[in-house]
Amino acid sequence: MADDTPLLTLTGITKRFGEVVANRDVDFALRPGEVVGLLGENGAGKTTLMNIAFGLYRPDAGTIAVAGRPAVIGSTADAIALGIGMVHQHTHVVARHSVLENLMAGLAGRYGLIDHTAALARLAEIAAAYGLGLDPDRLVGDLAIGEKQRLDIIRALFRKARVLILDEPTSVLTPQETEGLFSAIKALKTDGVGVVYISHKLNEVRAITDRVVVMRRGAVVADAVNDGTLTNAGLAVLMCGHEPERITRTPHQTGAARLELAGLRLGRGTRPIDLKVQGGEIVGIAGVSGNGQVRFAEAIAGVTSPAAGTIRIDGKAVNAASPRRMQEAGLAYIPEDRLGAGLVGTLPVSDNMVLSRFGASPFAHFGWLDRKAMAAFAERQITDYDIRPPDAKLPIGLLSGGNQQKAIVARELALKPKVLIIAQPTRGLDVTAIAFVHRELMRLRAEGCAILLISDDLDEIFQLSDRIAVMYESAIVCAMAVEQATVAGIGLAMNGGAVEAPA
Ligand SMILES: Nc1ncnc2c1ncn2[C@@H]1O[C@H](COP(=O)(O)OP(=O)(O)OP(=O)(O)O)[C@@H](O)[C@H]1O
Repeated sequence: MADDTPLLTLTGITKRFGEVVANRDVDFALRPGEVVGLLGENGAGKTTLMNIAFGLYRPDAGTIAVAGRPAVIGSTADAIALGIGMVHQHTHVVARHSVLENLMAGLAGRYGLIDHTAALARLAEIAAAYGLGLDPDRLVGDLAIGEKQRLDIIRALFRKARVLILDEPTSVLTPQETEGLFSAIKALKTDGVGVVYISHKLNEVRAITDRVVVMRRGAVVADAVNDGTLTNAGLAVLMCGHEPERITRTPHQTGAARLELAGLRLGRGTRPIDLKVQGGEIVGIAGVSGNGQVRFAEAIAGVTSPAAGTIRIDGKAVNAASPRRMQEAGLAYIPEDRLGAGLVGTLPVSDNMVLSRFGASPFAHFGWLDRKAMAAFAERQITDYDIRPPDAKLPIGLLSGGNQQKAIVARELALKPKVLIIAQPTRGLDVTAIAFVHRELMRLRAEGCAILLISDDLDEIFQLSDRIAVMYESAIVCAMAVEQATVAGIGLAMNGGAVEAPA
């Protein structure tokens, strides 16, 4: 490419939120056809920096240039007009629209009814060029999460983005979808599009980027060409100052069955699930996402009712239960959707810390909330779990993903559960936070808790589980001790092969 003028140049960007300096005098440039990995611990300021480039925030100081020309980006509309597109971790789409309506929304002037054919042609062009296809007539509400993300990318390209910002794009994708995304990124590169790739998955970052920029506490601390010499350990040191700690499982004696599922059917016509988890045991549920894992967790946690079957905790049946009753029976549940089912983003950290015990002792007396007790409890949890920033009054939705996860782990573990259901515990977390969550799980295991670990991350399943069960089409198709399991065998079962009887 002859013209190497950066597509996007950020110079001296500073952004404060109250006391927190989210970005500190940051310089950042993205050239045509370049994929830049943006790395850093949870809360390092990556999303804030890109939100500034996308017009969601105005910087307190600093300047922006697009294709070498000074630009003022006061809104996302400005950013889009300047050829900048951003795909967030959580997609916001109108469920009742079709794919095509969704793409055309807001473009009425140019792509009104008359341009329907032109829009279809553009969609076909994007599919052909980048392998990013979607049926234009499908309802957005019917799309799987990976397809919704693809729609977001297509929407950015539809609006002729030259800069594409992807915020943790693979956290919701299957391995196959990730491969598809990588091919699309490679095709975009050859077309001269620049890609900013925010991720905690270091293997992926090393595989797909040309350069990495590392942020720490709001500032850029490294800017390195990805020349094949970068290592995960080296990147972790740049991000957090030390090598990541890998928490490992040491074999130990397990106790009696604490969680027993007998004949549990997640829906009519699905096969029954029989599974026991003993005290001090971690059973990892492996599976390609979308195979009923969420319904499985919700059925056990009392969020939804299973179509049939019995759930026992410490030998006692707790059927037809609500989340509150399951909690009273000794079950804690940490769902994968932190800001949906787990936390209320607009409420302060202190309220979220007692959410499931709101209005109950020791946080209320005779129906009156004891705000002091709630605040004291939250302060203690913030200190013990190093939740940053340490401000119990802050709405929890403003915390970074890793700190939200720490908060929910802190809250649920305070209940000293007999049984823990935890789904995708380290999705979107940095290496330090991952080690933290894994250490907490090992501590609970040592204390005799029965743990059901649902994760799309096979490495994590193998690292922590005493036994591995595979979920496929809403049923457990095999279960075995980790010592007997192989990645290839589990992978096969995840795709519907080699079905064995549940252990
Ligand atoms: N709107 C806001 N109001 C107050 N504080 C905020 C806001 N947005 C972000 N922050 C704070 O700014 C800091 C940087 O957050 P940011 O989301 O940019 O980090 P990140 O590197 O993207 O983290 P993660 O990897 O967890 O997504 C954090 O301390 C966060 O709590």
